[in-house]
Amino acid sequence: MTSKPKTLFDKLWDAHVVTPESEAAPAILYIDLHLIHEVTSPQAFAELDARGLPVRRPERTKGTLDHSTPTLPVNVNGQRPYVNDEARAQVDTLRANCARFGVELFDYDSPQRGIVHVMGPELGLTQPGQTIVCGDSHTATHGAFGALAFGIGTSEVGHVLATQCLLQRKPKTLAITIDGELAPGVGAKDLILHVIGVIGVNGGTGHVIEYRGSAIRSLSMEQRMTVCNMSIEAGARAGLIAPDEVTFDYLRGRPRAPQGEAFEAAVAAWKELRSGEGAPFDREVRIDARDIQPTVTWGTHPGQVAAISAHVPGSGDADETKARDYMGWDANAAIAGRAVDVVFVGSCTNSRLSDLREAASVLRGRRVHPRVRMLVVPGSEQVKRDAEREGIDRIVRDAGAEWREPGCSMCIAMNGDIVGAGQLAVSTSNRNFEGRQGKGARTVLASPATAAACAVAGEITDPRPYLTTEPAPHAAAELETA
Ligand SMILES: CC(C)[C@H](C(=O)O)[C@@H](O)C(=O)O
Ligand code: SF4
Repeated sequence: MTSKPKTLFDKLWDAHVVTPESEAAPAILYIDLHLIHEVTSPQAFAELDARGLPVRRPERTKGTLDHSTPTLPVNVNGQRPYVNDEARAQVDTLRANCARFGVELFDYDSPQRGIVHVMGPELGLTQPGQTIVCGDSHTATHGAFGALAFGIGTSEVGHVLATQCLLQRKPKTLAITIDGELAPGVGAKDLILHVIGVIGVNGGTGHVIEYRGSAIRSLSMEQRMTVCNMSIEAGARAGLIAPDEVTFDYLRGRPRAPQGEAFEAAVAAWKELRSGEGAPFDREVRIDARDIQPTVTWGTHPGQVAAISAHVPGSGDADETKARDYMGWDANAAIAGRAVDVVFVGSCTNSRLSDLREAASVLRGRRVHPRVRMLVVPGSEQVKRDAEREGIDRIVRDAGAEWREPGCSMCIAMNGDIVGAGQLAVSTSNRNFEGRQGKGARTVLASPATAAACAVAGEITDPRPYLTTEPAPHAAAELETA
């Protein structure tokens, strides 16, 4: 008797159900890896304290400091320049909680500290077949490895700390198949912005998205993480990509991945983690990679996107009018050519080594436009070290941009790295909500190449000419004498 083929999601779900869902109650799911950071963990630990409970599986819980951490180095007095007492208190509280409850914390003195969604994969903590949760909406990033990974609320963080389990209603499945080759100069960020533009900010609501097709297969792990990271911006519960040789090669030799024979045994099991031929999805969407241009957002949510060569919509739709007004666009305005004040390269979407290389390839031998302030913030200590080994920090500084310490930084502006009211920022992060990068700040989401090109041009511009041409000779000469 042949059984019905299962989707990757179903395989992951079925392998972790402790008690199935009923009409009266959600399913109980076992959680393999619980990541915590300083913003969404204090109340959860306080809840444990109030009930006198220990952390059920401290060895499956890992902490990092990322949201409230300064990206300027320790000052001359040996102090971290926290933006305020609240930020300092969040960090100190997580430290105290991890020490008391026996949870490993990647603290400032760790060579591996980083944005939670950069650090987990980099260490090999993130592995195919796992369930991964974190009190953070961009936990979907880890789905790039074929792990069922999603964000949870603070009270759920408490449940997982106490029980290593989570109550969940079973989501539906959405297959997004992207076939064809991406054009030169078009990358993973353009792809996911385009996808969200097609399906809408609520297009994934209630679903787990599986990204498939030849365009997805040809992406590196870092690019796949960029894609899965933004699943939440389409409303999806999680994003998934089936693991393959690219995944296994990425994980081989990572410090927290299985080693030696255990790794080969794990790979054999991981190879089963794919949707069976003909497995039924609740919905399917097909996208042709050849339709994707360098893409940016023009509005105030990540579904308000357009090709960089296009125009802002001119419709009288209430949401669009409000977004246009906030962003300071005229109806039907050309997107390219708008003056830029700030450029941010960083965040869990685009702060990995390949992202910084992409930005550096544009900045090399060029200078940031005098009206622009540009920040480049590596996603982790590891990314920072790797980038510095290649001289990316020099390229960034020589171009007149700021090279910072790892953290979330201007993505959410909790640490003092903010965009001023009314300023326009081109940002490689994932959310362009009103005020996200500072009160009254305006955000245009873009790829690292686009962001860097906008920094040089001082206005929104297509990155492709910068990727294919050398800097003008005078620009290079100016740098040598600088
Ligand atoms: C602070 C945290 C809870 C939040 C999230 O859940 O995503 C943040 O990381 C974000 O990107 O908005
Ligand atoms: S980098 Fe931005 S999106 Fe990612 S976890 Fe930090 S604040 Fe959230």
